[in-house]
Amino acid sequence: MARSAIGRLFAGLRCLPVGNTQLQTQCSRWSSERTGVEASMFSHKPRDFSLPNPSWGEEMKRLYKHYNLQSEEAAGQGEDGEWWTRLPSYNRSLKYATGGVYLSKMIQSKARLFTRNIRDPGAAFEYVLFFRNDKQRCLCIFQAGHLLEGPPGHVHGGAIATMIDTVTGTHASLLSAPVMTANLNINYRSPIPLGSTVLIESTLDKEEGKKKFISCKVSSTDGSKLHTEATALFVSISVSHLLRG
Ligand SMILES: CCCCCCCCCCCC(=O)SCCNC(=O)CCNC(=O)[C@H](O)C(C)(C)COP(=O)(O)OP(=O)(O)OC[C@H]1O[C@@H](n2cnc3c(N)ncnc32)[C@H](O)[C@@H]1OP(=O)(O)O
Repeated sequence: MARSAIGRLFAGLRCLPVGNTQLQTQCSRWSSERTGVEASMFSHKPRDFSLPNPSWGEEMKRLYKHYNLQSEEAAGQGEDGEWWTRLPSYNRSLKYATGGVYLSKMIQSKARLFTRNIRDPGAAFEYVLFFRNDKQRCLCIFQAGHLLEGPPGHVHGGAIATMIDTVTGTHASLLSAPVMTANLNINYRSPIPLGSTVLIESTLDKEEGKKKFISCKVSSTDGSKLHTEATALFVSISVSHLLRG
């Protein structure tokens, strides 16, 4: 009983309301079975942390507008055009999918997504993620707040790893949720100044059965400086894998 409920939930997590017809198509069978209206998968309006807030600097806002425009402009185009879709981001996605309110009380009710659990806007992880329509690439605009310090004035390596895991993990989840990180290799090439905005780009390299190989790079927004490179392996898991702990 619990397994089938959680299984439906993971299907629901891939159906987050991103305002994109492609994803809506992917999710329509499941949602129409239940309500016929995708929006009704959400019991109440959650806070979407990937929307602009006053802590966003000029570069963050400029890039957000740039990629958002590409998705809006492309909205009326056919499936062949290249466009980016913004992913909403919640502090607990589980809570906002169908059946999630109940399940989120059952499973570690106080749990919150690591990167979205600091209330002070701009203090830690400010980011917004877009994925390309063919799902071969994801792009994240990341502004690193003052609570993420590692070396004086620069971003902690663990915070960078967290963001890489988040971007590549979300990318893998879009392809087939649920997944878990099996391997993450990181090369730190140049430090990231605290407060700066950087681009994190992930690319699907290959899929082999339940394995997804994704590479990632973190660079300055003008592309002139490479900060970090990484490769990651994600393995699709069954829901029972999570229930086993
Ligand atoms: C929209 C929502 C947003 C949601 C947004 C959320 C974004 C956040 C994302 C965060 C993601 C995480 O941090 S996840 C948390 C960190 N990760 C973990 O705690 C994972 C702990 N490890 C495990 O649970 C397990 O070891 C697994 C699941 C990784 C694999 O176990 P398994 O399912 O039994 O699979 P297994 O048979 O062992 O292996 C399957 C295949 O993968 C290979 N394989 C397995 N592990 C490795 C490895 N480390 N390095 C190389 N290869 C490996 C095997 O050789 C095999 O290849 P072959 O023989 O088939 O060729």
